Amino acid sequence: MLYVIGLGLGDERDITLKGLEAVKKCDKVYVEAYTSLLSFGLSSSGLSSLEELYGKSITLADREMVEEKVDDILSEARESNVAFLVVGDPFGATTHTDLVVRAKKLGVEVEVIHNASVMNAVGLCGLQLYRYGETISLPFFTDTWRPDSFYEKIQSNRVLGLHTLCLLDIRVKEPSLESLCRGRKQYEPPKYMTIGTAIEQLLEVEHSRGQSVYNEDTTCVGFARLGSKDQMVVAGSMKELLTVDFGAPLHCLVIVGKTHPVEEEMLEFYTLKEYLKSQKKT
Ligand SMILES: C[S@@+](CC[C@H](N)C(=O)[O-])C[C@H]1O[C@@H](n2cnc3c(N)ncnc32)[C@H](O)[C@@H]1O
Repeated sequence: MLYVIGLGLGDERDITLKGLEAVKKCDKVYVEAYTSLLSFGLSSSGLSSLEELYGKSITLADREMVEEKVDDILSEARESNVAFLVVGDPFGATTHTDLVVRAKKLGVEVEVIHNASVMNAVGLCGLQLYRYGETISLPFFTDTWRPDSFYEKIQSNRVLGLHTLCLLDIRVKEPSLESLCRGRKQYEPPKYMTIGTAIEQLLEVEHSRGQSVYNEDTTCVGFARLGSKDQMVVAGSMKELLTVDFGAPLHCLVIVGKTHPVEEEMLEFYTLKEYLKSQKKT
């Protein structure tokens, strides 16, 4: 049996009871470490706190491993109980549907155990979840690669008055171009996109496409480390959010569409002014 288990957003204690019971039944436990991150990261000390609470030794599964060794994981799951842990909800990232499809095609039994995802945790700011359009992913721009197909998606959402959730790029264990040319893989240090970089890239694209989809006065909400004790939620114009230090990863951003008075009432609690006031008190 392959158990695909959501870990939730904060730390090792966010696993559900059902998820924990399943992990305890498993002979082999993998944790996926490239589409998201728990608050303590997945350094070896982070991993050991998972191992301690779950009472199992855990194998870190990076992108290479999941893409290249998926058949090994699935053949283990055919013979024994295997857990595949995913930060957030297993289906909060598009990647894991593929694992489940392959398992089912190979006749491996699959049980999915859900948990909270960034996709629903953003509800915290008061913008109603059913008033969101297509979610977009913002990749890190490089000197030679500046893809902007997300612009049309934001445009379609805004024409309909819908909010847009922007998920921000995570680069963990990416081989450097130089090392690939030399034929011996060496990895870049991990990189997580900040809200500041996301807004700069969005404004650059608006500047080059020029269709007035949004501008620096467009209201957005920035979220950092949702589900952790030190989570941050700040609402303001793009220009205002550029002045805020959101701290450690992970970050995401919502471009606010047309709002209902109840949504506005809740957003008021998260304005930059309120945030600065709360900072003065601490
Ligand atoms: C592929 S998505 C989320 C996958 C995860 N399985 C889930 O359900 O939450 C990863 C992106 O979501 C955002 N994200 C995930 N967790 C977050 C958190 N705790 N706080 C803020 N943003 C988060 C980041 O932009 C990150 O790059």
